[in-house]
Amino acid sequence: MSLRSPMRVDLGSFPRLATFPMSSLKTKTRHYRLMLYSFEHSNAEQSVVKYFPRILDERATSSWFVIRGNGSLLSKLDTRRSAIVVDDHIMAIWSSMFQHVAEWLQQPAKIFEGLAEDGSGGGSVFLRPVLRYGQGRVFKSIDAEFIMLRLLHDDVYATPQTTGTVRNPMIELVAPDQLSQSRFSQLLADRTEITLKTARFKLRGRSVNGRLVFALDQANEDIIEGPRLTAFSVSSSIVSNRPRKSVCGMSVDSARAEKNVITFVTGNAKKLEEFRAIIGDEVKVTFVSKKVDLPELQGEPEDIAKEKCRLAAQDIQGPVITEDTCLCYNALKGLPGPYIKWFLEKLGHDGLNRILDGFEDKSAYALCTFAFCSSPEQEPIIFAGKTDGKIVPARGPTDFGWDPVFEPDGYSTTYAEMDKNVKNSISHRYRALSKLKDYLLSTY
Ligand SMILES: O=P(O)(O)OP(=O)(O)OP(=O)(O)OC[C@H]1O[C@@H](n2cnc3c(O)ncnc32)[C@H](O)[C@@H]1O
Ligand SMILES: [Mg+2]
Repeated sequence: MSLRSPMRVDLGSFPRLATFPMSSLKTKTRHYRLMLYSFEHSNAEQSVVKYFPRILDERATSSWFVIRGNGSLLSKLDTRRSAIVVDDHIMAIWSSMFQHVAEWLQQPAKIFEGLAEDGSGGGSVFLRPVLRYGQGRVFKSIDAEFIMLRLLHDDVYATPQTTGTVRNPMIELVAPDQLSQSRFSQLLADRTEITLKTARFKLRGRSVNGRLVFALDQANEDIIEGPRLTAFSVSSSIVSNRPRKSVCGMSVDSARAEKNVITFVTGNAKKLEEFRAIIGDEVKVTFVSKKVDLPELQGEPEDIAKEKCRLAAQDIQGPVITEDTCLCYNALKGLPGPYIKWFLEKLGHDGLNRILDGFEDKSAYALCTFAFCSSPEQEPIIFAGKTDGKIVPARGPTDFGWDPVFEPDGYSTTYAEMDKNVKNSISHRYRALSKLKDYLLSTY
């Protein structure tokens, strides 16, 4: 499809910093995240300190900030005032500086709506504008002067009925006044598929493996060489990725982007479903999943989990999460434990009960062990969670493992009978994943 309302970006004046009491703005949801960061070769801290002195708390040492908001917040981002929200707290405001940002924040919404309205599009969309600016003077170098703004949008319009690939979304760029059209054209054309249309450039993303990519970063760096540049140039990447599978191809910060992708290696769709429900969207990481047949060693749960994770990291050659689930009978000193999968397969729910026929003690615990490995060279880190309960004759839907025979303490329903949200608030997986989530939040 082609977008009816292409994004248009104008060049503008240099921003001024201002403050503003933001009590009227509230962030309710996290549909939009605006991330600020500097280029790899620039000094992010310096940039932040220089341009955003109001963010001078410990978070200033992080080069990532997040704007979160929903439609109502966005609509208040008018040309005179814009908010920066850092970790749910409004930390700084820009005035005229962000008239462009405000435009950006509203324009993408239109685009996303366009996508959502169109049956062929939709899904999670990743959009990345890049803002660069100078103080009405010539940049001596591009180092430390630039701040990139990334608008990352996900989930809002990921309506379940939309499937397929977004076709040919369009972005219009307006050339900086100071650059000749031909130079601008050349810079862009070198690297992208562009249809030049008088003073503007229509960029068409190609659908490659279900993804659409616009990558103009390098071109923009060249543009910065232009004389007296008060440039506001934009690069965007749009990806249709439902289910969310990857971030789009990006040149300048590919390393950074990769850092934010973690593969959850599992062959179990139900695990994945619970994983996504529990982890939510706070962690600034794109989780992708991959089914890899990994050998599972015998031994103690922690050793099995670590080894599985090591193998997964080698396979993926990047950050991975693996998970192992045990069902441990106290009467059997923790068995079947990690071997529950095979017991369940061979004996069924009934057999899982009958193993305990000769025992008074029907108590058991579900144990979940997440392992995280940031690279094949790293030692996996373990996050375990345990929920006590007892083994009962099967009750409830049978679509997930041994759920029907496990009744957690304090409940009269089995895992299978429970509302999913309830299970996900008390389960072994929830307890382990909460720890992993805290870890990821502090790391990414
Ligand atoms: O690819 P991996 O992640 O290893 O997936 P798996 O299905 O092989 O999972 P495990 O090796 O951890 O084996 C655990 C067994 O317990 C089952 N299981 C895991 N989590 C469960 C849960 O929350 N409720 C019920 N059964 C569960 C699962 O279906 C397996 O039969
Ligand atoms: Mg397994």
